[in-house]
Amino acid sequence: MKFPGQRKSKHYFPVNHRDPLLAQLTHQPQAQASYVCGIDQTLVDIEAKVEAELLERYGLPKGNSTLINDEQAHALYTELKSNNMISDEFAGGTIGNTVHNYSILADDRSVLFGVMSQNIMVGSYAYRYLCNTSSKVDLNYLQPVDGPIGRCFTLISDDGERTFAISKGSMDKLTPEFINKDVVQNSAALVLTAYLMRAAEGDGMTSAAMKAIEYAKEADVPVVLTLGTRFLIQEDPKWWQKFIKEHVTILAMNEDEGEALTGQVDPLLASEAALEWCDMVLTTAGPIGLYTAGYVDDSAKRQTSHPLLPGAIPEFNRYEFSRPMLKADCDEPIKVYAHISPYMGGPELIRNTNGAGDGALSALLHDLSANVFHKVNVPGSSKHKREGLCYSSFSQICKYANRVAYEVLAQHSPRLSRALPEREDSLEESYWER
Ligand SMILES: Nc1ncnc2c1ncn2[C@@H]1O[C@H](COP(=O)(O)OP(=O)(O)OP(=O)(O)O)[C@@H](O)[C@H]1O
Ligand SMILES: O=c1[nH]cnc2c1ncn2[C@@H]1O[C@H](CO)[C@@H](O)[C@H]1O
Repeated sequence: MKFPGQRKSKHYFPVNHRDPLLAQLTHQPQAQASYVCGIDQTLVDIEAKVEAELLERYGLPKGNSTLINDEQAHALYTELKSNNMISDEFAGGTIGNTVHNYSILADDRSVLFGVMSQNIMVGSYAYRYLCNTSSKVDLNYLQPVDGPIGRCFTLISDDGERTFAISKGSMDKLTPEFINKDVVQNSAALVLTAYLMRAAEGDGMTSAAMKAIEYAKEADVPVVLTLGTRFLIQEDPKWWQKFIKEHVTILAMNEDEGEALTGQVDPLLASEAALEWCDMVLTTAGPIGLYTAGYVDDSAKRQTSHPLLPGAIPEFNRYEFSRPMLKADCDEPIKVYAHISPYMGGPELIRNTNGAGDGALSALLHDLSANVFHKVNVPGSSKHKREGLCYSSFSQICKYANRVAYEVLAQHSPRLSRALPEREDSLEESYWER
């Protein structure tokens, strides 16, 4: 496990110091590993820049992720290919991207549940998927299927907005028997996307996801849900509210999905509303940056030294130096919020923002998993006197998530090909001293 804390900041674990906590860690012959697991619809992204007219012609609402049939997929692919419009074909999938990025950041294992074609030709989509996935993502639990994996036409409009058309292939054929109970129950978190809940009658994906949730809840493993697209949520916000209340520990969404879920346009108010149903929220808001929100026990709250921010909740960041806790672990839970503007104002050139939100979530998962790692290996640490959900404070998680989102934008791919620069060993320095 590479700690988020190779950064020098005082909120991160100072791996370079010979402090007593570290001594406990280094004297152990082999530190016990921690990992996250996720379920996804195995998909390759086929990226192309398109005009609004093409979206209209294929009946694809801008910004949505729409399922298309084989005939439409064939026509769309032929049109994009014959006009030389395809810029990239790369492994995708919201959770595939997230666990891949987690493994790149943590330099450590994650586990992906999903399907994979049992016969793979060199150059096929299945082949590309495997080639474009970090070797630290454990793919040994994938279910072999007799058919192709899915294709996600990622259609980028002039304004950078992405519209997805999904040709599902066999991506939803995952069955509950292929969810390994031990793997789920020993993980630091189970990560899911709302897309898993829209599998058709007869496809096993939704029941596989529900089985994994059941295993995770039995073992108190946090369930992390990312909402995918506002169109899915606005079909039935009440259903999603109930789903989150019953099953979800940490919710990740963007401001549109937050509005669809809660009716609140303001991302801060949407985050606050979602805290009624779960323990922690990560809300990304494009050029506005991102928010984290959650709970801390009144006795463990820590006041920020940053300026207090105005907003729909005045001075909402007052306790942003607190570490997130499960609401149930608090005697007197108080709500805590933090916000950050885009790192360095965002990269100079943003071709599209596809996957930036997934990147932010992978940073949060890294912090959470680092906490589990630290708790298992340094149980005596004062850090674990109170049950914390994450290693770092709300404020620090904001910075890290934001930095990773920037890197996704700067690398022009939802999947990081390299981690953050090693030289940048302090978030503080990289943020403020340039
Ligand atoms: N135009 C932009 N300028 C600067 N930073 C941006 C911009 N768009 C996104 N970001 C950064 O990326 C983060 C996530 O972006 P965004 O809210 O667009 O994610 P998203 O809609 O969930 O994306 P996806 O669903 O494709 O993963 C933001 O919090 C911000 O840090
Ligand atoms: O229906 C879907 N299931 C799983 N992933 C999807 C779906 N639609 C789009 N994406 C994925 O979302 C990522 C960016 O966040 C893209 O890489 C795309 O593959």
